[in-house]
Amino acid sequence: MFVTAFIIAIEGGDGVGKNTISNALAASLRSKSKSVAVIDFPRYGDTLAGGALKQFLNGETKRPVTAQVAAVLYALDRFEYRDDILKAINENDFVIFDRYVASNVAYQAAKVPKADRSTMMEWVADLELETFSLPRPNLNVLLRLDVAAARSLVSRKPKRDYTSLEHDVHEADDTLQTRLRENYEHIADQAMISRWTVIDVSRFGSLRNPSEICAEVERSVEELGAFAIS
Ligand SMILES: Nc1ncnc2c1ncn2[C@@H]1O[C@H](COP(=O)(O)OP(=O)(O)OP(=O)(O)O)[C@@H](O)[C@H]1O
Ligand SMILES: Cc1cn([C@H]2C[C@H](O)[C@@H](COP(=O)(O)O)O2)c(=O)[nH]c1=O
Repeated sequence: MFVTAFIIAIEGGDGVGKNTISNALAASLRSKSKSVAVIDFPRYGDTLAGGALKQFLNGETKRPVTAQVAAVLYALDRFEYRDDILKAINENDFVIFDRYVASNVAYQAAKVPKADRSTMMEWVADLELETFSLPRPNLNVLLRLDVAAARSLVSRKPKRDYTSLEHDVHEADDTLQTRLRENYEHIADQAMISRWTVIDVSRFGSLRNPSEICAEVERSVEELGAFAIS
């Protein structure tokens, strides 16, 4: 048992398999006698901001939601949940976030002109990590999958509790999906927020088995020298 958890944030575009990998990774770590908490964001049913985000993603807001307003809502969602985050970190060997701070950085910066993207990225990261003092992950994992393949995975998902749309406002926007992928690559390349590992979800045109992807994540954790997993 560690004094505080090793924090892993699973990141990527809509439908790339974050939920699948978060849960498979948790199961794999638990099978190695590690205690693991999985926390997904947004907290649609839990927080005030989560309720507003549900409205936003369903296209139900009266006024257009700017990138900065969206950034504040996503960050506030985590800030409202901060005590639960800290508790999970204190009580487990691992905390896995299914989306975290980098989602906000990548998505909101994808909504502004290219010349303003860096400023937006820094503004969002500062809001989350400094103003709201949210803990930094030890490792961010970028799941890389192209827009078309990810979109077809979204269509495979069972009915979701936050939307009755087949594709929510973000998922329906191809330009956003392309830009946020560029942003994630940039953020990972610059080691923004903390360390990154980038993993291809498909190989030779087929989806890789989740257990293979999890093994790659575990190798990255071990490489960080934090501890031996098995
Ligand atoms: N590696 C994989 N192999 C086969 N099926 C997969 C794989 N990854 C995800 N899927 C399937 O694709 C669908 C979407 O996966 P998942 O819900 O994990 O994506 P997500 O990135 O969490 O989505 P969202 O961004 O909407 O939260 C699910 O039906 C899941 O079973
Ligand atoms: C946490 C978070 C999420 N988003 C975006 C990413 C998705 O398009 C939606 C909802 O996420 P889900 O995984 O499909 O439930 O919100 C974001 O822009 N910023 C964030 O911090």
